[in-house]
Amino acid sequence: MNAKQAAGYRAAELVKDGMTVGLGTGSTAYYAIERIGEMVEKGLRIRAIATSNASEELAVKYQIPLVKAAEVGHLDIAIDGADEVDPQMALIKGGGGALLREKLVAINSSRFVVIADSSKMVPHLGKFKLPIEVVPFCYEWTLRQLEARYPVPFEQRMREGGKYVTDNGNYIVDAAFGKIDNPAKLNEELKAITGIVDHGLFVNIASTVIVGYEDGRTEVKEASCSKE
Ligand SMILES: O=C[C@H](O)[C@H](O)[C@H](O)COP(=O)(O)O
Repeated sequence: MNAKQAAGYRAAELVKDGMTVGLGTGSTAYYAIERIGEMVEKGLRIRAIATSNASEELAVKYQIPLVKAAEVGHLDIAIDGADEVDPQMALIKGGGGALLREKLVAINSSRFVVIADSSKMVPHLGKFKLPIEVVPFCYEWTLRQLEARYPVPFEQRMREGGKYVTDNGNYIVDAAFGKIDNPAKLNEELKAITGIVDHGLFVNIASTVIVGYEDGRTEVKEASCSKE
């Protein structure tokens, strides 16, 4: 068992009969979805919402019943990966471009469980480039605003054959902050810029972090403060 699998499987144990569940995105969330799928096959009854088209496809493959937001008022639990986790459980997410749906699902869940291999645990956020989701309309103006405000490199995310487009039809700009001294302040500042839909900083949202290690061990950390 590898570190991501250990964290994913440990998180799946938190899913109980009757729960509504948010399914994250990425290579770590994959293992949680896989294990939840096995549990569903053995009779676990849950309803789930996926945070990306890729995770939705995975849920369908594992026959995990999916529902629309209109059908459920709130989620009991959401399980998702992260690109960086700091000691206060602030996160950078969005390496896979799913940050907007992930944040929506996370903040509408009673418990947001982050699963990460130990390499994701960092003393300060920012070495991983911060993904910022931007509307395509007048995109260049939004980028100009960012560049005027922060003296760090910004790079539009590309994919083979052109610009990267999120499941929501937006672009991603990756910002190389290097070290983010005050994630809460940057969170608010970025949210206030017109043209930015959302960004990958998750501050005061994680309830639990499950760290997976290469030897298969896991460590569970609980947040001391409440969610946003
Ligand atoms: O957009 C993608 C998500 O935020 C992922 O959860 C994050 O990038 C971590 O992915 P992985 O588990 O593949 O490292």
